[in-house]
Amino acid sequence: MTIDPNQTPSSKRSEIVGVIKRIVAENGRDYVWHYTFAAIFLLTISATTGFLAWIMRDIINLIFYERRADLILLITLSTFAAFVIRGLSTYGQAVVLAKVGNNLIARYQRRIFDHLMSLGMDFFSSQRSAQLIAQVNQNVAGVRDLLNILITSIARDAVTLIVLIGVMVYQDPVLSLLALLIGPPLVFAVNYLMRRLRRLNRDAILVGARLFGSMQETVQGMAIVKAFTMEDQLARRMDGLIGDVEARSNKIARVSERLSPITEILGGAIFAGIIGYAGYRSAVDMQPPGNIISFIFAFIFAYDPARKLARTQVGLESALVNARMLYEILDTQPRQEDAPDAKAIAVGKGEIRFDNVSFGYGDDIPVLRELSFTAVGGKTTAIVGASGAGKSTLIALLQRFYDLDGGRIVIDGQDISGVTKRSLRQSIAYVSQHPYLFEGTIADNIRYGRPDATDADIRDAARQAFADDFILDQPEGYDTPVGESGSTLSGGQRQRVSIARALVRNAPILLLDEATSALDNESEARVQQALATATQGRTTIVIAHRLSTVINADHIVVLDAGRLIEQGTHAALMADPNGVYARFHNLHDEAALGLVDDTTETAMVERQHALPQGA
Ligand SMILES: Nc1ncnc2c1ncn2[C@@H]1O[C@H](COP(=O)(O)OP(=O)(O)OP(=O)(O)O)[C@@H](O)[C@H]1O
Repeated sequence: MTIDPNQTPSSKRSEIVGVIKRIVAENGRDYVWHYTFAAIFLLTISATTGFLAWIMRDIINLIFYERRADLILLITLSTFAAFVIRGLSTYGQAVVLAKVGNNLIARYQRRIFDHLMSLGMDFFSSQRSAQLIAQVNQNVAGVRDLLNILITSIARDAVTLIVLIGVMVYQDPVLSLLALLIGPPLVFAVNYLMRRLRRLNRDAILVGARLFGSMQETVQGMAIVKAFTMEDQLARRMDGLIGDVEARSNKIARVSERLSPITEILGGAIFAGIIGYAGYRSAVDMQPPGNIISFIFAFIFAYDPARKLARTQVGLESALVNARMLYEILDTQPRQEDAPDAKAIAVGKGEIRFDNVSFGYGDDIPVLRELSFTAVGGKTTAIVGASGAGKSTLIALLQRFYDLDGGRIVIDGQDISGVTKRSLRQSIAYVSQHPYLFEGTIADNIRYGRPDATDADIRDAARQAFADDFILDQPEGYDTPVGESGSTLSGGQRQRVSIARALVRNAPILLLDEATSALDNESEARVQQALATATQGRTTIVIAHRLSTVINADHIVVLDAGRLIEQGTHAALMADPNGVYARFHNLHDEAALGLVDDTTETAMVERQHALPQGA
């Protein structure tokens, strides 16, 4: 949704009303009593303010002009009482509104988190995570502000203003007419400022989120920043972003703060007019000063709510932009919804069949083209192919992270698009190339594989993953907290914890993305041992980066630019000397099959020399 700066005020207003109606419809009922109490407190503030302006006439006329000693006690006590009631009501409304506001924030945070969990990978691949989070944080506060601004501006400022105008009209109708001249130019000025602020606010939120997102990404990648001495480059980039945010904030301040001089000047002009006219009435017509003083007090008291009401629209404007951005996320529909008649998948042997599968991330470039192969139940199928051939995409499609453009993926005769995503993913254990560990202890991280796993199950899985020994060596054993993304463990240890997580899941299908990163020999050997245990008796699809994995696999699928070009066992593939697999093997060009990290400069130079022309 984009904001059209040329929107007419009436369409703008109907949109404000639409968003507010939605927020109230979704939350109002639960807060009726809170808002009722807040409104009572706010109305009390209005009433006591009106009373204080009104009593000025009696203070001046009865006490000072008519010198009524009998009324001094009554008037002073009631004035004091009005201040006490106003103070307590101000406290009451602030506490109630803060409580509701904090609860609203918590409620939207939960909602947005649950919703983010339901969105597909396509949503997350199109967003920068740190920016998304920064933006969500800011927008959630906007929803709270929207309701608080409305309740305070209607129940306190608008009512106070009406009460005070009542006092002014009662004390002096002619002067009131003069004072109300401030209205039309103020409305005109506010509308003009709103038009300017509309786009500024949305852009500022986006740029602010980019800044905080970049800061977070930099902190997360600090090791790379330092290793590549990127500090100066990043500081320059950050400097540009910070300068942009600062300039935009200044611009918003310049535009929105224009309201202050406008209200001051208009208010001052009217005030000077009132003093002149009132002075003339007092000096020439000999009117007692009580009414005029009461009127002036009402005018001064009215000035504050009038100014706040004018500001309300400025505040509403930015809170509204926040609320709309939040609803844009909440209204994003998950793409890979379960079919209405979807059933839980039943996996027996675990045979996986890719049947003419085509897929592309965008509309233009196909990543997998008419891919067909069968991964036999209980056996290991290795996928090989150069970088970008589509190996990780294949694994993602099997977990239904994306919908296919054509063809089917079938597990034990069931098309995965017709079963529930949850049951599908529960039948799969996935070990990623870059094991991701979450905040919590080592045991917590293994238990994510199966929430109801007992401590004994976890220990068992860790033993099978050859992780038990090093876990017990940690300061608190299984209860040792892992650093951010597992940074307190070595690469090989992290991999073994993630293998234990997959093992404890005890799923019939295992998807494995072999790590390309070099581990020391001992670590490497242990990870391999752990993987050998993990694959036993399970249908395993492995993105292979090691020759030994490929040779030991029951079946090998060779991909090239999203197409299957060869398949078979190692022996069968090697038997055809003109086959791509055999040719590359004979040329020792494992990089061309994606079996080693082929992105290093040396590997690329070697490939250029080794590859036959046109290969
Ligand atoms: N989220 C994404 N959005 C758009 N394009 C993507 C996305 N992920 C991958 N691609 C593209 O799809 C193609 C296949 O990528 P994929 O990650 O499946 O290859 P791969 O064979 O696993 O490569 P590698 O061995 O380097 O991991 C690449 O051209 C890549 O640029």
